[in-house]
Amino acid sequence: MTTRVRPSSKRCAVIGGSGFLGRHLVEKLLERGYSVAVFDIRQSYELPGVTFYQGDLCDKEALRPALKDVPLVFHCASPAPASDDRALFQRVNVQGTRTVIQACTELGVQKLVLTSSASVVYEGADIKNGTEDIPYAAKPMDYYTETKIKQEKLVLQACDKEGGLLTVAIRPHGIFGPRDPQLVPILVDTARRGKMKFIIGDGTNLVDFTFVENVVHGHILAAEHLRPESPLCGKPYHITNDEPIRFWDFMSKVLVGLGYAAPRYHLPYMLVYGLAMLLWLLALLLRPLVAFKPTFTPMRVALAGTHHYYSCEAAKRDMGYKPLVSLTEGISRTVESYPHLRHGAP
Ligand SMILES: NC(=O)C1=CN([C@@H]2O[C@H](COP(=O)(O)OP(=O)(O)OC[C@H]3O[C@@H](n4cnc5c(N)ncnc54)[C@H](OP(=O)(O)O)[C@@H]3O)[C@@H](O)[C@H]2O)C=CC1
Ligand SMILES: CC(C)=CCC[C@@H](C)[C@H]1CC[C@H]2C3=C(CC[C@]12C)[C@@]1(C)CCC(=O)C[C@@H]1CC3
Repeated sequence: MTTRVRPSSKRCAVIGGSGFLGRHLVEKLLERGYSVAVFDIRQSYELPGVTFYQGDLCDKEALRPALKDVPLVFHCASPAPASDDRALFQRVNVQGTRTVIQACTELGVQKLVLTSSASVVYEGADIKNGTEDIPYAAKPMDYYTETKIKQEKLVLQACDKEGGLLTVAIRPHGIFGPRDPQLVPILVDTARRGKMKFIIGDGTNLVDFTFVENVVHGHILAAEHLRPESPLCGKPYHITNDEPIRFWDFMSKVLVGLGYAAPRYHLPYMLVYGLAMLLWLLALLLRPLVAFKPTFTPMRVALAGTHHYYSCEAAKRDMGYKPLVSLTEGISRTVESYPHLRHGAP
């Protein structure tokens, strides 16, 4: 006779736990008394209370030991948006997420919390205080967004309140904080190449940037409030700093904090967007001959020049969410954490 170990409610698994958000989540879970199994394609650190399982989430046999006897799973793995590799996004975000759901179901996992993205509804037009009932982007602007939509649908549709797997999706936007491998490094690299002199558009567009610890807080609240009778089942929730800021003010604060000049000159939005479209087409046509990745993609230009901020009222109402760290505090903690990216650093 095989006896099934009753999973401890303070045990959980984090798929993608070696990444930027994943590691912050793991650290907070440990602080809150959880023991954590991390599953990731790479191991980037060691911590007491964490067991590492290295593997590809598309491989169910590799996943199984990490999810065994675990009641709660966080899925925050994804290829980086900058890779722009359609086949990879499809394999990991769509096929891989199917595999994660199957493994959870087969192993009797009770709750699955997905890290989705607010970008699933963004298609280049302004979004002001967007709520969760905005429809998914009909024409996603890049392959990352296309597969994040499919991924979120798969996870939310898998929710089974009748004794099966419970699911919820967290949609963060513009995550920043210490150890972020994308936002600050891209910004500094662009500044170091002398390309951060221009503001795209009139510079008044408001955007959500969300400090990583607030995103983590939203994930843990979602996990702890997810029950068969709760409104969270099968639903997406925006988690933001609840302080939309002008995109270019945020960029300037980070740049100036690190000793670089803030952008000053304005360029018309439609002109830069048109150029980005041309570059993108050129890159597509030349792909068989030369591989080059433009910094100014249509998606990035749109993100830099339109409004995109979201309401987190639903998370406040259904799970008692409130940001723990203000934008000002988050920016200063982030800037301090990057001494090597300061202007003039060796
Ligand atoms: N950063 C942001 O602003 C936002 C992020 N999100 C979402 O949050 C989540 C976390 O993002 P973030 O922390 O920034 O990303 P990271 O790239 O830092 O973390 C993702 C982790 O998943 C790993 N991974 C990738 N593919 C696989 C695979 N096939 N099997 C196992 N592990 C894999 C990555 O490894 P490797 O690095 O080797 O690829 C990495 O360690 C993602 O789902 C992302 O879509 C949503 C909105 C905004
Ligand atoms: C709010 C949100 C979704 C942020 C996501 C992070 C990235 C998409 C941005 C982080 C740094 C940004 C950036 C640009 C576009 C968007 C980012 C990559 C530019 C390339 C936009 C055009 C420029 O003038 C330079 C910018 C560098 C930084």
